[in-house]
Amino acid sequence: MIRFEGVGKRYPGGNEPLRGLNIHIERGELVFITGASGAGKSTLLRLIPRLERPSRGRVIIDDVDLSGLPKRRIPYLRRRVGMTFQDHRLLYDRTLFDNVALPLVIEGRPHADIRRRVHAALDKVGLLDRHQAYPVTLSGGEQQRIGIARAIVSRPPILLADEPTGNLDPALSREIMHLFEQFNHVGVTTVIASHDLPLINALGHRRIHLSEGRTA
Ligand SMILES: Nc1ncnc2c1ncn2[C@@H]1O[C@H](COP(=O)(O)OP(=O)(O)OP(=O)(O)O)[C@@H](O)[C@H]1O
Repeated sequence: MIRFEGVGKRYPGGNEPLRGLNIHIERGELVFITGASGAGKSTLLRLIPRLERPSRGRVIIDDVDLSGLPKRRIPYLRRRVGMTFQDHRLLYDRTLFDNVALPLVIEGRPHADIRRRVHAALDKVGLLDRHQAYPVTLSGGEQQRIGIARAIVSRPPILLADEPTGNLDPALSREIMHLFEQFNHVGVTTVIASHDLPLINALGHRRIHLSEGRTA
């Protein structure tokens, strides 16, 4: 489902976090991406919805080589790939409902459909009763949950998470990881970049370790 073939990424200025990466993630897997700070974990994730493009090699999603993807097909790709960020990237002047609704509003979905799906997504992350609240009233863990609700509201088959437990204590981190496991159990291919080795070890899923631009 997600395939990297000889992928290199060199940023303008000379940083070259990825140097010939070969990865295959099957449909329905849950995989952790590990590696030191700066090893290229975020870069790897950002290549999947084509937020970045590789400098060489091929990224293939669902048998489609993204290097040949016409611009007009990128919105379709991004609807199939939900992503969460360590800094949540919420809109702080909008309610939780509006934050989660955003991808569906951009898609132009009918109002009733948006309402139903947003309520379902908020329910899954346990924050339905707060739908009219603003992000500033939430804890870090709750903000991460809203980011997750926004990532899954379009029911994407692929879910990516960049350091989802970065600022959370161990108990909240476990809860967030269990949430990802629940989405994975219903078939969502899930890729999580994380530093949290004790938790990753405890959960026991496949791990891809990045070192010097390759899998170690
Ligand atoms: N847009 C960019 N322009 C230039 N260099 C970048 C850019 N994005 C990332 N880098 C550099 O590429 C390297 C890999 O960064 P990346 O964020 O992918 O690593 P990471 O493994 O996710 O790190 P962390 O665990 O600290 O989040 C770093 O040296 C970083 O400074």
